[in-house]
Amino acid sequence: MSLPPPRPTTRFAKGHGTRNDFVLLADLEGSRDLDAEQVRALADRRAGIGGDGVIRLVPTAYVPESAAVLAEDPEAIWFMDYRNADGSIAEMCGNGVRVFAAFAERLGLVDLTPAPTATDDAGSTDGPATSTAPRVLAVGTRAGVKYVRKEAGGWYAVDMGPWFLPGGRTALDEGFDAEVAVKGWEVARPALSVDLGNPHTVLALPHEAELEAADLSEVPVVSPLPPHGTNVELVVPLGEEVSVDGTVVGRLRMRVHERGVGETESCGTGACAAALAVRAWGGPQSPDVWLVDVPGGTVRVTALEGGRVELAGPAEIVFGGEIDLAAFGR
Ligand SMILES: N[C@@H](CCC[C@H](N)C(=O)O)C(=O)O
Repeated sequence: MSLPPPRPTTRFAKGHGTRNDFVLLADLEGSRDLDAEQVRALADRRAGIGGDGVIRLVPTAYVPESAAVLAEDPEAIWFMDYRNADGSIAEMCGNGVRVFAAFAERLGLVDLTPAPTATDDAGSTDGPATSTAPRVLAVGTRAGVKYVRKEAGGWYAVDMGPWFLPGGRTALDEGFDAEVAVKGWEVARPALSVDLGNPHTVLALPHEAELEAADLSEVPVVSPLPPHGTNVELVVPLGEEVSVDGTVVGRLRMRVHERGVGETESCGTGACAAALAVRAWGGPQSPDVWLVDVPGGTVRVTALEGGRVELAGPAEIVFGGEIDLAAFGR
């Protein structure tokens, strides 16, 4: 009796960035495109692997977005195909792109170990290090190419590219352009839309107790609602601190309701949107560097020159193996 041929399996990992968690799939041949039902089955916390989203790592050459991505940067040979847990497609994920980089390292596709610097080599008899070139992974996404490097402390820092205000405005001069009401609030409160490639609406609250009490079990009501929905960030500014190197750093606390997911313990693009909104509300003297405390940890957001923003934080791969995708959602 001959056994049936083994079914093709797919290498997967489970990872998270400040407890925003993802199912990661390696699709090195571009043959594992996912439908919404499969994504929901993989992200299911009881019947699947479980996660806030599903990330397919695929060569850029095999995705419909390849022409635009490779025209922006031919080095962006790997693409992050990001899906929310409800099966919807999202343009970008800030925590996800860091975890994507950690997954690419595990797969042996890239080595992001920071290159030694002359300072690291001080005292060595071999002389100063000759290579200080930063090791950077260019990742294609539906919101353009993002650049991930690893910091000496192990965090991943991502140049998230340009951020902007919807409606073609270029300066944060209006303060508010939307209103948000979460479950149980009798009145909506003023908020600001910020676009990080994906849509965000940021609302400031005066007290941490109010942030804790907010009920995010239902989708907040946003008016006007952007055409493709929005992620909603509730924030409490906590003031400024001086870091060890003398940099003035702003701090804020944030909770988030993610489009296509629900409340999550962190959102990287959301942290960027929140920091940029609070920085704008604070006026021209506001710091460029912000620590954003989320239920799952802390990330760092830096407003860069030229209207770009950097996100830095941890990325962890927790476990992995091989799965038969046919067992999920079909
Ligand atoms: N958690 C992500 C954002 C994921 C996409 C988002 N839910 C959307 O639909 O835009 C992050 O870390 O940025």
